[in-house]
Amino acid sequence: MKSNGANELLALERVSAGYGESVVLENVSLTLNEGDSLALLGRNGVGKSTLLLTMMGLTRQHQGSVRWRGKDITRVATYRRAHAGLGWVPQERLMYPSLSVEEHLTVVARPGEWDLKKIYEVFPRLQERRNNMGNQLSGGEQQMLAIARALMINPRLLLLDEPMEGLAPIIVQELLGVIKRLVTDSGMTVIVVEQHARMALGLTKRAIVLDRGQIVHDSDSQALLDDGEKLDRLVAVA
Ligand SMILES: Nc1ncnc2c1ncn2[C@@H]1O[C@H](COP(=O)(O)OP(=O)(O)OP(=O)(O)O)[C@@H](O)[C@H]1O
Repeated sequence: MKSNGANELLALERVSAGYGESVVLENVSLTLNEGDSLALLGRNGVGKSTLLLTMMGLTRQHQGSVRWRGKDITRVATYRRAHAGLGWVPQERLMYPSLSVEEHLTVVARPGEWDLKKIYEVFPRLQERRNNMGNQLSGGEQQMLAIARALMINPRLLLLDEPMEGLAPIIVQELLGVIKRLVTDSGMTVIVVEQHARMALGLTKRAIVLDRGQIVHDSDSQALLDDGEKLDRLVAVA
């Protein structure tokens, strides 16, 4: 199928994907335009991370197609997707113990508005820790570094996989501020996977909910926030 508009960034069409023979995502179709911010919600194990992994080309795709800026990338390797502008912040953060904070940032740098100066403005803590090694950081600092590293490739789309997981409330507030700034001030296109549904809905314009590998809800984030009963039914949050 053809691209449906000049500002379409990513489109999945009837995608089924999983690991080996097992199929986790079934028949998922989703279009994301430049400047969109999307909360990807759902209970544990419904396939949220698998959907991000599929966008990055890290699952086994059984059916369907993935299009990036009008081109079919279904069979394109992960590193080429990253070069093309897909910035992924995995749940595991993946720091290198033998690289300093600054080295983590400079090794992946690509030209664009995000450079060390801008990163250190947004994450002053990383500037303070710039000579610390990857294994000498708190969980919150690691998460900031993971996001900063993805920004250094100057992505067109940022995929955040549970960025607040396991972090102290004060760090969550700090990170929330940063992500809000990315979305509202920089107009960055983002997908945020988050267990804290209300937090994610407060950050984004649009929300989808997955259940057992399928999209079961797609609406404005505000509309879902306003319908607490429905939200609780869909994601069972407090
Ligand atoms: N590497 C893998 N190999 C095989 N199965 C996997 C792998 N990773 C995830 N799965 C399975 O795929 C399904 C979806 O997992 P996924 O991590 O995408 O869910 P999720 O919605 O992100 O959950 P969570 O919120 O717990 O991270 C689960 O049944 C999980 O066990």
